[in-house]
Amino acid sequence: MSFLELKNIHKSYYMNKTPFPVLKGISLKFDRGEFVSILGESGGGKTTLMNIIGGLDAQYEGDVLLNGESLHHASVKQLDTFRRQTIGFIFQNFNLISHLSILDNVMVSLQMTKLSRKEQRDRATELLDQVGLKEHRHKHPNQLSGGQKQRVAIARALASDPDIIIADEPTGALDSQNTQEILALMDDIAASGKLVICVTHSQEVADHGTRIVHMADGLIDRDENLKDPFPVNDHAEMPAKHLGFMAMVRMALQHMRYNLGRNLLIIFGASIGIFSVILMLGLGRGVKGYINHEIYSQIKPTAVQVAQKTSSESPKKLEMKAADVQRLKKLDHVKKVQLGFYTQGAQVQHNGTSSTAQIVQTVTDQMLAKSVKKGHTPKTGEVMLGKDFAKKFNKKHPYKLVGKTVKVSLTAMDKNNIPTVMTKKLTVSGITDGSGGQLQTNLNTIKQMYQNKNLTFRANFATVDIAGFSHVTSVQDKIKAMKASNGKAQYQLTGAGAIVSTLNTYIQLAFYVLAAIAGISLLVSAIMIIVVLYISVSERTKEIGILRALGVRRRDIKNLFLSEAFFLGLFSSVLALAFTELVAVLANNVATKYIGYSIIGITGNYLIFGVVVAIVISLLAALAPSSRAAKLDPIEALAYE
Ligand SMILES: Nc1ncnc2c1ncn2[C@@H]1O[C@H](COP(=O)(O)OP(=O)(O)OP(=O)(O)O)[C@@H](O)[C@H]1O
Repeated sequence: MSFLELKNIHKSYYMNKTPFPVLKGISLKFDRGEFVSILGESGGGKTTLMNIIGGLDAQYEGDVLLNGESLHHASVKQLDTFRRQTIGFIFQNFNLISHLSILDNVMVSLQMTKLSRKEQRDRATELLDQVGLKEHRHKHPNQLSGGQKQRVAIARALASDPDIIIADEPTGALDSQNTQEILALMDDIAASGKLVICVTHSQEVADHGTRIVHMADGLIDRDENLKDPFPVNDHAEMPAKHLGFMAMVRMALQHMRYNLGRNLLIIFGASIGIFSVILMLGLGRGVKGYINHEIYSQIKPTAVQVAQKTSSESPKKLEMKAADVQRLKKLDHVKKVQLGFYTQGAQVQHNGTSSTAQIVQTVTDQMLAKSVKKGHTPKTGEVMLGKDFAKKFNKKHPYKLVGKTVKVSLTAMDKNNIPTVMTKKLTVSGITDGSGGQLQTNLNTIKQMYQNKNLTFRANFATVDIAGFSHVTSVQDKIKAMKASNGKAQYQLTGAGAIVSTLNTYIQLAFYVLAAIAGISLLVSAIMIIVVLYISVSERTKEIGILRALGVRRRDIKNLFLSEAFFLGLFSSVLALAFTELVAVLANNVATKYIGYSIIGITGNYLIFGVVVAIVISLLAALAPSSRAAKLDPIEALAYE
């Protein structure tokens, strides 16, 4: 039984469904130790035959038997293994991978063996030593002469110790000196017991081998033995495996490094998209936090003000009664309910100066003790003024008003709807900061003012104290849901606290919109990655062909491109995080200086979100280009110029 046997091989190419027969019934037997030259006129089908023997082409009729086993029905995967394990290719135009060093070019084949990384490196170095290029191993292919490149290709073809070496015009691009050297190397290969099949036009090359097969018109017209084949000693096969994960990652990184400038630009472009999304989210959170901070530094967040829900101005309709207090008290998590009163326009007189306080309000639990800058909150017969309002009476020293007496006049309607002025002398108990409003007094004081004029006093809001900040929203919702006897909502929330949640919703919404707009730049980044990867696939068509010829599986080709995309995404997000942190630190420094608050609130979650989004988008963008790369036909890819 011959080592390799071709049985009646027929092959046609089809142009518009018209067959052009190229191989018309080739039957040949080969054995290890032979150095067979295939001669024939140009276009005679020699390369076509080599592609079939080498497992690159499975579209033929007839059979190729290796050790008696047919290749014809082998799956794509089995052919990959066949090329990896049994075949070593040497091409006329060398087909080295330009972005890999000489050593790494040889290593590609070795990475598909079960040798350890160190053993692979040692073997690659040893092979390069054998072809006289050990000193050049760290160079790239473009730094070598043609003869040197072909010697690298030979080292690569031998790397996985295959039984068959297929050389297509290996000396076609070389001068006679280099031709002699390459032929000597190929002699050595055959002498080591391998089968060398060499396609050539050169009689000189053909005469070098042990046998010449001549093709004409798609058939073998001469088969001549020149010498005995070299003796064959049995040797253990080097066990093969597919390209390892780490090898693939390394290859992806090597390619990225080779195209560093371009990749840095893409990474920079993509990072801008991610940066803007994270920044918008952080800014949204920061602004919301700042506004809440501002509001809650002036009012107590756990106290909400409740009023009757009515559009009427009538004090009777607006009145909050003891029954309302009881109803509100019954709600879960409500600690205390206090009636309160507010009105507009109080005339205040002191030492001959008169001024109007726009809002008059009874002191409630919603006021923070720290807003009292001087003195204390008003008891019966006392009043507390806002600092700015107090300045109307003592511009330079508003605090000096504490302890002084002021005359406060309020107007209310009597039973007949006639305005009645109620005036009372009150002692200034304290001065508040700007947030304390203009004039605050005590509920009893106001009641007394009404009673003095025989008018009915009606409280018009209630302050509900809630046990714990976490219950605020739920209690607020329950209050809003309480119904009057007519089925309509009974109460509304008033005061600053009421607007906080609405405001928060709007802020959140606004920043989601901004983040979505920033997302558009992310989309642009994704499109950019798609375009770049498509270009990369086109540029690397030949490399893909070489890798496939070396036995790299389709899946690994796909993963190679996906790995590059993964790293593009990862590096973009890392850069984006660095930008975000930088901008956040700078902006927060400035903001803290001017408004005492960090305006960009970036959380760990936003950062993780940024990284995940960047990687997912890059991988999605890479799906189509990487599938295209994986589907390339290895023969077409190799022929790509
Ligand atoms: N993919 C293809 N589609 C159509 N025709 C093809 C294809 N590849 C090769 N051919 C044709 O098949 C014939 C044999 O080509 P092949 O490359 O096998 O010849 P060759 O003997 O190796 O030629 P050369 O010595 O010039 O390299 C040629 O006529 C060529 O034009």
